[in-house]
Amino acid sequence: MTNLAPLHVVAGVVRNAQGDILLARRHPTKEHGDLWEFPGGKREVGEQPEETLVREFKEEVDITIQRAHPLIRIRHTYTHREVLLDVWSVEQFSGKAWGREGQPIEWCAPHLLRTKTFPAANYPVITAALLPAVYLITAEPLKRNDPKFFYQLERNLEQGIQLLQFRSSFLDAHEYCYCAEKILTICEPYKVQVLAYTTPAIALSVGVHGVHLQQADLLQLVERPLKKDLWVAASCHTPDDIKQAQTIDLDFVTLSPIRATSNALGWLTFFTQTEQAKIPVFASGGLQYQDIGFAWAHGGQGIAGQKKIWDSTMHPIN
Ligand SMILES: Nc1nc2c([nH]c(=O)n2[C@H]2C[C@H](O)[C@@H](COP(=O)(O)OP(=O)(O)OP(=O)(O)O)O2)c(=O)[nH]1
Ligand SMILES: [Mg+2]
Repeated sequence: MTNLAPLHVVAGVVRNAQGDILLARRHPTKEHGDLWEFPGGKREVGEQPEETLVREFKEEVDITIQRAHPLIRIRHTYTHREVLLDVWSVEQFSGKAWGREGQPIEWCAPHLLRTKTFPAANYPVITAALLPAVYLITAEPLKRNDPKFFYQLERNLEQGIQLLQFRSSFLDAHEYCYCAEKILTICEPYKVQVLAYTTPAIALSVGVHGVHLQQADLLQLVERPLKKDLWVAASCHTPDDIKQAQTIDLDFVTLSPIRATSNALGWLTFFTQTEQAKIPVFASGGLQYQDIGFAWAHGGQGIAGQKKIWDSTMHPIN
């Protein structure tokens, strides 16, 4: 290893109308030959990352990118060089993709992404590509059949929420499970994924899509509590929490509080921590939809929102 600055590589996640993601296969003679990648390449001197993205997509796959936002930045040390893989999510593009350098390309269904072999730096990027920008944390149901709760749940689903954390501190374990099963039934037709804010064992018994750990539980664990086919996320408040989440191989975390309290971290601290992180980080704590752009600009996956998002009638998702 030399002390060179990391090689800044900009790549993009592009989806077609079906939601499939564009992949290219690296030329066999290049480093990481024959592996799949997100199209992109090295930033040239004087370029802004977005300019690199636009240039590389035109050069490699003949697509014109019109709008994109930052998705995740991963620093990874390969044997010969450290790479900063700066990945963007493309919101709008024109043109029909083809491999202009003779490389095979493929539109890959999201659920098949994990079956492909990528360079090692890409694994958290795949997680980021599978996660939406808004992670909705439910309000507290007052009882297991709280009609207002279920009414508001459906409003949120109709507006395009894709990832939900069912949080309740009132309900006992039995009522929590009853309520979680009902939420799952309601979410199913919307293909929304539900994480339970409870123990991994209860999450497994209810059949949700994953578990969201409290900070205290995260710190107790010595290994990932569920297999890779379920999400495992955690609430973090410090850089050490995030390190622990990475050590036990969690998928993503929330970092809070960003706003609204006397001990708020603020966006600059959030940025410092996302720059160190090796998994996607949602900003959380006092945030609303208008904060998504701040989260992206500071290295976040998006926002994890509770009350202000749950009660909102304004959903600028998609
Ligand atoms: N484009 C891209 N590069 C990746 C990904 N993952 C990953 O580790 N890399 C690494 C591999 C390479 O070391 C580096 C990108 O180099 P590259 O060979 O694509 O660069 P380039 O397009 O500018 O190619 P060239 O002009 O040197 O031929 O980043 C990915 O998903 N997409
Ligand atoms: Mg390239």
